Amino acid sequence: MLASTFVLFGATGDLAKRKLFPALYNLDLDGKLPEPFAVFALGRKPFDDEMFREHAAEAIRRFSRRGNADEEKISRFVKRIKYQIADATDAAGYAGLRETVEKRERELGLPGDRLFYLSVAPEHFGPIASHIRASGLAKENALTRLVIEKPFGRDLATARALNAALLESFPAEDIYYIDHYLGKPMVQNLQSLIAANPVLKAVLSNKYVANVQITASETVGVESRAGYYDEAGALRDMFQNHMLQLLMMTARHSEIFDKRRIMESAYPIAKEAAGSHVVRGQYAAGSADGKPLAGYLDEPGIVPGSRTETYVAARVMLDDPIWRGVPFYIRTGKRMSEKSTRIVFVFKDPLEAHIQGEPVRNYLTIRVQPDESVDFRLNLHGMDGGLEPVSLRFSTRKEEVPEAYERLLHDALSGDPTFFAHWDEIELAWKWVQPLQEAFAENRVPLYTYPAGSRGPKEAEELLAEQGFSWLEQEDLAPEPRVEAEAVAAGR
Ligand SMILES: NC(=O)C1=CN([C@@H]2O[C@H](COP(=O)(O)OP(=O)(O)OC[C@H]3O[C@@H](n4cnc5c(N)ncnc54)[C@H](OP(=O)(O)O)[C@@H]3O)[C@@H](O)[C@H]2O)C=CC1
Ligand SMILES: O=C1O[C@H](COP(=O)(O)O)[C@@H](O)[C@H](O)[C@H]1O
Repeated sequence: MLASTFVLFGATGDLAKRKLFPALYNLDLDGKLPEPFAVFALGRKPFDDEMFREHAAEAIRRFSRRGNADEEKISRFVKRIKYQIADATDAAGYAGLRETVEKRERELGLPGDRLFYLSVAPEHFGPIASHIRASGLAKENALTRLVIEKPFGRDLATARALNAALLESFPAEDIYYIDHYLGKPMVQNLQSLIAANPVLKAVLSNKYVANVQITASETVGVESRAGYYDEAGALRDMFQNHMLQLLMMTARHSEIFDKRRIMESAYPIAKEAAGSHVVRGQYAAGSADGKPLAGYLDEPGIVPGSRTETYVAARVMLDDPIWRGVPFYIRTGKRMSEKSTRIVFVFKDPLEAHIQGEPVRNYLTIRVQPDESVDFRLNLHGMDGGLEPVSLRFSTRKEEVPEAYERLLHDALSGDPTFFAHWDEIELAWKWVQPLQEAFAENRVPLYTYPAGSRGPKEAEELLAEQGFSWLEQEDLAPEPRVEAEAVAAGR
C-alpha cells in the first residue's frame, strides 16, 4: 500500500532540489502518486508556502528530465506541498509538526500512512528518528517508512552506532537505506538480463571470463560540497556504498543470489597489503574541452595540503564457486575524462595459443549511464583477412531512462525494500573497507595525482598489467562497428 503523506526533512537542500522534487514530479506525471498526496517540506530557511512552491517549481524546471513541459502540471504538483519551518534538533517542535500534519491529513481525508525522508546531514539521522517516535509523529496502527540518505556512518563503528540508534526508534523493516545506484534501471535489470538469457548465464563464470571491470567515472569535481567531501573522500563517498553494491549486483548468480553472501565472499585486503591491491589518486590541475580545470587542492573549501582521495581503484577477488580466480577491478573517480558507469565482462582469449600481439577477446559491456546499453563485442573475419570487432547492441536513450530516485521513492512509498541497501550489506561493506581506510590514514598507499579531465592515475594501469590485462576505455569497447544490430527501446 502506498504511503500518502511525505515528510521531507532537508527540503531546502541540494538533494531535494536536484533529485527529490524532480523525481516526485515525474512520478506524479506518470500517475504513480496516490491521490490525494500530502508533501510536508521542512527546513530552517524562512520560506512560506508560496515561496517554497516557487522554489520547488524552479527545481523541477531545471532538473526534471521532463520539467520544461507543462507549467500547469508543475503548478498542480507543487500545490501538494506545505512548507514548515522546523529545527530538527528541537524536540519540542515535533508536537507542533504533528498537529500540522494531522490537520492537513484530516482536510484531505488521509489515513496517516507516512514516509519520513531524512535528506539532512548524518548527525541528524538518529535524533530525528528518536523525536519522530517520541512525539507520536509516526502514527500508531498506520504505515511508517523512514528513508535514510547516505553517508551511513564514516566507518564500521559509527555505522553500527547509527544503526543501533535508529533501531531504538524504528523496527528494521520500516528503515530504508537508500543507495541511489540500486535505483538505476540498468542495475535493476542485471538480474533479469542474466536470468532470462541462458546464453549469458552459461558464459558468465570463471570458465570463460578473464576479468570484470566496474567503472563509475565522473567529470565533475568536488563542486559545492567541499566540507563533506574533503572529510569523506572517494572511498567513503562512492566506493563503500555504490561501487560495492555494483559488485554485489554484478557477481550474484543463480547459486548465490543473496548479495550478503557475495560481499562475505570478498577476500579481505589487509592494510599491510593494501598498496598491492588498491590505487588512490587526487586530481591536479588539468583541462577539459580546452578549458582549464583547477586541481583538487585549489578548489574552494578544501583544507590546504589535503590528502583526501578523489579516485580509488581496487582489485577484488571472490571466494565464490562461480567467480573464484576472476579479478573484479573496480574504479571510481572525480574529474575524469568522461561520465560513465559501466560493467564490462572481459572473456578469455579463445585464440591465446595461436595469436601473436594483441589478444582477441569478446566483451560484454553493460552501460548503466549516461546512456543505457548492452553491448556484445564479437570478432568476425574482416575484409583484409584478419579479425575485426563488431558490436551487437541494445540501447536506450538517456532522456527515456527514469531517474534512480523516481523508482526508489516509489518503492519506498509502496513499502518495497528490494532495491534498498540492507543493513547486513552495509555492515559487511564497511568491514571490508575498514583496513583500506586505515591504510589510507597511515599513508601505506601512495596518493598519486592525475590531471583533471584525464583517465586517472597511470599507476592504476599497473593493477591490471600485473595479470596481463588493461582497463577498457570507451573506444576499446565501442569500435565503429561494421555490422550493428541496434534496438532502441522507447519509453521503458
Ligand atoms: N546533494 C547530493 O548530491 C547528495 C546528498 N546526499 C545526502 O543527502 C543529505 C542532504 O544533502 P544535501 O541536500 O546535499 O545537503 P544540504 O547541505 O544542501 O542541505 C541540508 C538540509 O538540511 C537542513 N538542515 C540542516 N540542519 C538542520 C536542522 N538543524 N534542522 C532542520 N533542517 C536542517 C537544511 O535546511 P536549511 O538550509 O533550511 O537550514 C537543508 O535543507 C546528506 O546526508 C547528504 O550526504 C547523498 C547523495 C548525494
Ligand atoms: O552519491 C553520490 O553520487 C554522485 C554520483 O551519482 P550519479 O548518479 O551522478 O552517478 C556523486 O557525484 C556524489 O559525490 C556522491 O555523493
